[in-house]
Amino acid sequence: MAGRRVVVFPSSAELGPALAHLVTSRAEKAIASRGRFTVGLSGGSLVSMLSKELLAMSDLDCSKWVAGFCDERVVSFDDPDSTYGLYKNQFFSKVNIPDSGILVIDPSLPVNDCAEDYTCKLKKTFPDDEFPVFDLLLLGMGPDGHTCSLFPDHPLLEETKKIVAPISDSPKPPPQRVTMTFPVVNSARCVAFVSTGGSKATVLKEVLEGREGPAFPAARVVPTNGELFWLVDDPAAASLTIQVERPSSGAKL
Ligand SMILES: O=C(O)[C@H](O)[C@@H](O)[C@H](O)[C@H](O)COP(=O)(O)O
Repeated sequence: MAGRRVVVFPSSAELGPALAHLVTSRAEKAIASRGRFTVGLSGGSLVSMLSKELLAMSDLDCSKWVAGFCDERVVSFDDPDSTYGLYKNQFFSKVNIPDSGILVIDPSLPVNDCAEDYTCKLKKTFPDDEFPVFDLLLLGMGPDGHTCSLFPDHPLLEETKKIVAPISDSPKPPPQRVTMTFPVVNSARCVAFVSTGGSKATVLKEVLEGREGPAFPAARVVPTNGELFWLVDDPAAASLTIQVERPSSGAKL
């Protein structure tokens, strides 16, 4: 790992622009060296924060972006639970990302076939990689320490071969989902968690500082060669005792 950076902002109002800069700076770097920017998106509060902050950037150019989903709920795109549906309304429809640059699941398939189909789409996009190497994965963390659709104590945590796994017993509804596996998450060039709010304080401390018992899924995100960022706000960081970065306003990551 290139080193974990825990970066604390007073509130989401300050975190948002820093996140947008992180995304666009990694995009610029990736496009300069490989001609495209591959990014994995997550749901939750990230959707609106990311969409709003990226759209506020005057020179945003997504023509060379390839966007996939770190996990997705297997529901139709017009269902309010569809992460793709949310990004489509709030972001994709407002930027110049080509349709071919959006890697979506086929929610009409049964969950196992849906995972297979999404695996094929990722393999086609990353033909040279045993596990896709995304330039950037954006992750959230639930109050139970889950990330992607990798939930505590679930057998999927031990998956070492699949790129994408189906899950039909998600403890958080909706129950049917597909998710990237740890080998994919930990192959990324950069992983950034975004976690805000006081409800995350206890779990964030245990994820970042350790706990007795098995590590939470979010704590198992340790990119082999990539960067790892935790972008959090003061309420989420309230219980931390480790050293953190507190960037001055407008500082770039
Ligand atoms: O698939 C889901 O059920 C959600 O997308 C979920 O995994 C979310 O990403 C985290 O719970 C963090 O959400 P917040 O950032 O909104 O707290």
